[in-house]
Amino acid sequence: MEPVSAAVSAVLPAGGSGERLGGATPKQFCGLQGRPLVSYAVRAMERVSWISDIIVVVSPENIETMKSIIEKYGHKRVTVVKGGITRHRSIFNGLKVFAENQSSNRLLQKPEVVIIHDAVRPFVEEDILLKVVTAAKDHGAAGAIRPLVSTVIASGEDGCLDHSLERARYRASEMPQAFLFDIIYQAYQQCTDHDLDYGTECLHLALKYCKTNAKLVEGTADLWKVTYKRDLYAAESIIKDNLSQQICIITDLKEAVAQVGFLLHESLKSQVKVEAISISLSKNDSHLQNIFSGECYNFLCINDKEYATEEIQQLVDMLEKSNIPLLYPVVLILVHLSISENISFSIGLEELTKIKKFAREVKKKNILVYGLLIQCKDHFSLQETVNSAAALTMALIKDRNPELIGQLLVA
Ligand SMILES: Nc1ccn([C@@H]2O[C@H](COP(=O)(O)OP(=O)(O)OP(=O)(O)O)[C@@H](O)[C@H]2O)c(=O)n1
Ligand SMILES: O=C(CO)[C@H](O)[C@H](O)COP(=O)(O)O
Repeated sequence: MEPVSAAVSAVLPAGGSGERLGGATPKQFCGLQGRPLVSYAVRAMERVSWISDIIVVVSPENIETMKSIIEKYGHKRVTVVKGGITRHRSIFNGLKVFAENQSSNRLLQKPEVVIIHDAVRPFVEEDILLKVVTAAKDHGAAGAIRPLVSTVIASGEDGCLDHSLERARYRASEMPQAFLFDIIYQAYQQCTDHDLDYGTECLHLALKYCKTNAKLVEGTADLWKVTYKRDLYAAESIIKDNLSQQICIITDLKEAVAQVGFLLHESLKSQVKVEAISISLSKNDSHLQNIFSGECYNFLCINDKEYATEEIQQLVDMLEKSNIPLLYPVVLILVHLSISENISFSIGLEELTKIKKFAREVKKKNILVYGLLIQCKDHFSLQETVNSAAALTMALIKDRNPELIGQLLVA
């Protein structure tokens, strides 16, 4: 697909109260893996280099909250705008910052194409954004659609079925949508109060007021809108699933450690992408730096020392510097290796307390530390223990349970 040749900006309506979801916090501010939902939608726009300005529209009482989210997660190119009492009114307010001088916001450069995307649809990829923007350039308006899950029916005044629609002919209108700015802005300017208060479809406004038939673009299944409580659980599961796709195994150069690293690699590779590196942490390995700049959020650090304080601290420092834990919690599993005839418990209470204390400290940096003991009598029983360690590792990275940090699991 051709790169975008138009100036593009985005408006994210985030001014609702989330009545259907319930609870005191509007859904856009509910935490997913510790970060508010709205931040995921902002991040999805921000990582697209060809989107210039990102307007987030929030209700007046949430302006400060939104500003602190932007500050905390280092979001760039974002302007916060005061919302209205309905979604259409909020979107219209968002569009106005490109067209009218406002007392609280400076006038921003008017884009040729504007994307409108609900702040409560966190999984929007560059590919679909590009498709709707390109289609909007050609057709004036475009929006993502999905097949209907249920048949749409109409009931009569008596509460009985009046008629039903042929499901295959209809589609669910989703987001993102994109418009030539002048078209959608003119449409909003002509809206009646009834449109602004009861309307739910921006594409319809472009058709009604600007005779623009939007191009409909097939979207992906995860464009759905977080509406009910169960959607928050689903979104959290998707995020966890995405975060557990890759793991980096770090070993030092000792033979026994490298062997366990190799066996773990073999055992894990059918379930996740595994990067294995064998290094001396103190050398600030460049390969490790590359992994930090990638999309890896899970690290398994194997050691045969009692408690490798210095090495682990170095790893934590490197992670922190890389900014990886800013947006997602990072899982760091400290594997303690003990292969000896004498199978007596080789870690004392003092060490366990140390790990716990350390884990509590680094949790503040959004790094979840767990301990894992691989202990066996000889190299023959090693494979079985490693398989158990791999299963525990998968459970830890899939679950990312903050309550279990600092615990030592025995493989
Ligand atoms: N006055 C409003 C109402 C809604 N929205 C935003 O429009 C998007 C989609 O709306 P919806 O899912 O209906 O959100 P809520 O209105 O918050 O939910 P509910 O209808 O359950 O109260 C959300 O990002 C929501 O914050 C908005 O900006 N301003
Ligand atoms: O799907 C959409 C676009 O067509 C909107 O997200 C949807 O209409 C929002 O409406 P509501 O606030 O009533 O859920």
